Amino acid sequence: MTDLTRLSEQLLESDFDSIPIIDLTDAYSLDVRKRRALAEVVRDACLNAGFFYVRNHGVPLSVVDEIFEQSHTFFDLPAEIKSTVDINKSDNFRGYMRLLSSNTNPDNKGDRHEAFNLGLDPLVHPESFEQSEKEGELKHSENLWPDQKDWEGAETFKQANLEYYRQVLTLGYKLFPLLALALNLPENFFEDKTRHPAAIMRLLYYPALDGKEVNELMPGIGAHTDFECFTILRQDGVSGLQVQNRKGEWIDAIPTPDTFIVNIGDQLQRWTNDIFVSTRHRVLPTISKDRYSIPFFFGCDHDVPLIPPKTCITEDRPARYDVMTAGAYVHMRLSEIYANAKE
Ligand SMILES: O=C(O)CCC(=O)C(=O)O
Ligand SMILES: [Fe+2]
Repeated sequence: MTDLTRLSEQLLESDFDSIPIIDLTDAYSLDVRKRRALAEVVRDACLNAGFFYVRNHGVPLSVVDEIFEQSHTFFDLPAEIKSTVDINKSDNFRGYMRLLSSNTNPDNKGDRHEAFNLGLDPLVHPESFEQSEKEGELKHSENLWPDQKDWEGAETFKQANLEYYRQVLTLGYKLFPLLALALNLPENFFEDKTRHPAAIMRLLYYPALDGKEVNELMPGIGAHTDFECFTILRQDGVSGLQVQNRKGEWIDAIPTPDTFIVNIGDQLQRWTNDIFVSTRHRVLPTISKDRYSIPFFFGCDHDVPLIPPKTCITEDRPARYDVMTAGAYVHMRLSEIYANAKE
């Protein structure tokens, strides 16, 4: 069996200058050798870049086209309609965030994007809402949806969001067995830890500068790592996303048709005792074209303690972090970032 800790140390010497593209066709192959071969490719990407594109991912293009169309329509609405679902009306980071209201990197002044956040919805996952939630942990709660009486497109918008969420959740569930195999764990390792996932999706809109001067302290989104297990990101055709390698160089995540970008988040880095890497990334301000993207942050169940599995610990590499539950960890990180929006 591959020694993960040794492999991880060897990879520290190497670096990446592009983001690998991985074909997911074999993820559901009946032949376990094919699934294992795919998991090895995923392992290399998770240890090295922490970022990879996936193609043949199973999410229909029509669902993606529809959500981008709805995203354009929503962000085009007048501010007073968008503010009916303002994040300040939510106790759980759901709803609309206006331009510059989040600040992902505290060195900056604010992020030049607008956002709409949603999570598991009681309409689709009623069972998750019966879970008891502890104080200071992330909660499942209602999403904020615009009202039909304020906007006639409200119901179409909601349905497009729910359908996209359902499809990308399915893609996420396809990735967990591969990550488990990549970590030398049983393929179903994550199954009982992702029954009520803290999966948060965001519609993002980066308005073009259109002649306004670039302000370095107001990027599209400041340099950061993501918090959850992994992020599944769909971007449109406008570039701007960059990923930092260990030398500190920024590598462009070039928009690539009908692919998603998957990147490892801090929760999984912590859980794997730094074997998988959560890589810093940012979005530059968009100069002449508006940019739209949709990150989907897949965190495991709130009550799961992030105890590194034994394949990620050796005598030379003892556990590096205190054990926290996944919910407490993400809640802590989200509270820091969204402090700005709750004024
Ligand atoms: O818009 C993008 O391409 C990236 C967004 C991102 O990194 C985030 O929301 O965490
Ligand atoms: Fe991110």
